[in-house]
Amino acid sequence: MEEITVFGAGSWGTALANLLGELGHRVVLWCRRSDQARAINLLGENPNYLRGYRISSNVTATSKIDEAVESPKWVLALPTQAVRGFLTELSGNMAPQRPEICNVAKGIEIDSAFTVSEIVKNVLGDVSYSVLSGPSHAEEVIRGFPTAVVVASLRVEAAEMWQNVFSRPTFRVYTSNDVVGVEIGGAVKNVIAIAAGIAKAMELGDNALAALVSRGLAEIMRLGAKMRANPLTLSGLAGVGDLIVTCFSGHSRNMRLGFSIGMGKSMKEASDELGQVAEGIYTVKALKKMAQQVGVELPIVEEVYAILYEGLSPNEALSNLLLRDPKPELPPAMQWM
Ligand SMILES: NC(=O)c1ccc[n+]([C@@H]2O[C@H](COP(=O)([O-])OP(=O)(O)OC[C@H]3O[C@@H](n4cnc5c(N)ncnc54)[C@H](O)[C@@H]3O)[C@@H](O)[C@H]2O)c1
Ligand SMILES: O=P(O)(O)OC[C@H](O)CO
Repeated sequence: MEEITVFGAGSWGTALANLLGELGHRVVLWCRRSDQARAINLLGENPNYLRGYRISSNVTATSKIDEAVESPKWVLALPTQAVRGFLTELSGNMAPQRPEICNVAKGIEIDSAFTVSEIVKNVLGDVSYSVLSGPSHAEEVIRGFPTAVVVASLRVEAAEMWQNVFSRPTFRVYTSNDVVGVEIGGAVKNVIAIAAGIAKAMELGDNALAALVSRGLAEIMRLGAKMRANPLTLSGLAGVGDLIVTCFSGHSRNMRLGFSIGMGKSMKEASDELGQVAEGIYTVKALKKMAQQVGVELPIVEEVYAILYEGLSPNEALSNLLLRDPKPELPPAMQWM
């Protein structure tokens, strides 16, 4: 059994800490606030997220960073935009023995347009990095519902180590060496899910939703190709799988935020009402920049950006998408049949 710290006691950090604890690992759950850590230890549940679910007694919460950094294995369950600042602060406390890091956040940093692997490398240098992603809502994982995910690392031993650490019959973990593919799939699907929520609120129908999700996948594939992701990764758990669950599940924060916006709420109202992170509202800014930098067309992403940040109405965005020039479904280089 392993000693593991989960940094971030939001819904995903809480569900994963509990999963690891139930597997018999000794888990430290690092909380930003000391009152939250105290409450978790006292009540045996997280009063702020996933309320009502007992957390394994193998999980101890703390807000003390010097206690949290002692574990040799770290799970980063923070919002993407918080990762750089958090690791920068932490780097002063790190032992010379570098931890094994497994990131579970799904997003792209706004200023740098970096994925989380790039942020980690930028701040900590060469550390052993893995990313766990795929269709996995915390609300179902904490209930023990069957879930399958993928953990990717450039080091096969690291991916296999985390596979071993996280696996149980109801939490099936596949390995991969396609870090960028897994990160791009997990990040971009959040923006497409905001669009799906808007489309649901507009009552555009099932055909429109299916078209949106398929063309959203085309955008994920195009960006993935530019970043040298394996297209098969994007048709797997971290791509299509996560796109489906995030666009269609009532648990999805991104879809729900999109729905509220489609119902006429402002982004601030929708975010406040949600009370949790919807990564897509930040990642869309990074993607807008990346689309220009790497020269890739991301029309749905562009329209979501314009709705969230430029005051475009959902109806105008819909017209913009429907009135685009007619074109082949596949780019010319892929029309080999
Ligand atoms: N919730 C899910 O079902 C789920 C599933 C898979 C992946 N994820 C991903 O996991 C990440 C976290 O999501 P979540 O749903 O747990 O979010 P959340 O909103 O439930 O919790 C976020 C946590 O991060 C902490 N935090 C926020 N800013 C911080 C900062 N600057 N420094 C330190 N801590 C900070 C908050 O206090 C909170 O505990 C996101 O990238 C999300 O996309 C979530
Ligand atoms: O609730 P969301 O929209 O943040 O999505 C959570 C997970 O990424 C689903 O796999």
